[in-house]
Amino acid sequence: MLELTGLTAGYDGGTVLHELDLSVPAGSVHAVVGHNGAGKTTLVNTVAGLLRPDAGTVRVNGRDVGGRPAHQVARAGIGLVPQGRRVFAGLTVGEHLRLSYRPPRPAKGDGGRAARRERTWTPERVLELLPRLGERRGHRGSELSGGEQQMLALARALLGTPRVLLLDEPTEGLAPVVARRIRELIGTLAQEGISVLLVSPSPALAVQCADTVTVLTSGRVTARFEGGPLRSDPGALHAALELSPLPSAAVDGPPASKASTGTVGTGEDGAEADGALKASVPDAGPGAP
Ligand SMILES: Nc1ncnc2c1ncn2[C@@H]1O[C@H](COP(=O)(O)OP(=O)(O)OP(=O)(O)O)[C@@H](O)[C@H]1O
Repeated sequence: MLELTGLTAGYDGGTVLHELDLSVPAGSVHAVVGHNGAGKTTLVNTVAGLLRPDAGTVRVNGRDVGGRPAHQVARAGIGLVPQGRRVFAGLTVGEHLRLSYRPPRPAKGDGGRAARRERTWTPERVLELLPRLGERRGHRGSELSGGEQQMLALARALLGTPRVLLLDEPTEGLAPVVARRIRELIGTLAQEGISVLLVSPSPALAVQCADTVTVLTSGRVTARFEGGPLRSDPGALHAALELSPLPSAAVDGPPASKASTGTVGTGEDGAEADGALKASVPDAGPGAP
């Protein structure tokens, strides 16, 4: 599991993230929602080791990796799907997969068996989950749609066999049908036992995907909602974000990680809810799904 305590981080200009506490048990989804500039990407980058925390801890299964460089954090089991996907325009899908595959290191003295108990994500296994990437294997990053790029970014993170997956605005800029597929994938990965921490300006995405939602306002936790109450009263999350009132029946369906089939929002309701709620998020920008 992922556990953050007192996490404080920022830039030369000052502190952005203030003493954040948060945990993501294995097999669950925790969404952090907040408006633009709230500190969501700063949070993700600090957990991923791209930004050094000023204080606090980042624990993966009890081991503090806070302040370690990104490659060590990745080795400890934290995978990052960055905002904007960051795929290489000139490399093919197949090349991305080959370069990203990181077999677990054998532990000393275990006779060469894998160091970790999790089932390794190989390129073949990733393509089973994301068959569209197999169809596009020979295409370059620049030739992929936004949804395909998002799936490739997800594939790259999975190839490190993460225990924790960080998703920075995973449905940004995607058509509703593709955003729905991403939500389904998030549920499937949580069911595999991965701890998923996603950040997004979209309360709809959070309600549809997450077991727990934290509201981040100017780098501070200002509200937290757990599964049952979250879904029985999604308007409370809306109010915590100081958005206009929630349209009736705007949010539907069980959380992705708890759905018996591993899917969520399989009807059109989810997409409509996303659209309805996103429309009232200030400055959601062109990335709104
Ligand atoms: N590299 C940087 N150097 C200095 N300040 C930064 C840097 N990156 C972000 N900031 C500042 O930190 C604050 C939080 O930014 P951050 O990108 O974490 O917010 P966010 O919630 O992810 O917003 P968005 O939804 O727009 O991506 C903002 O005031 C931003 O200007």
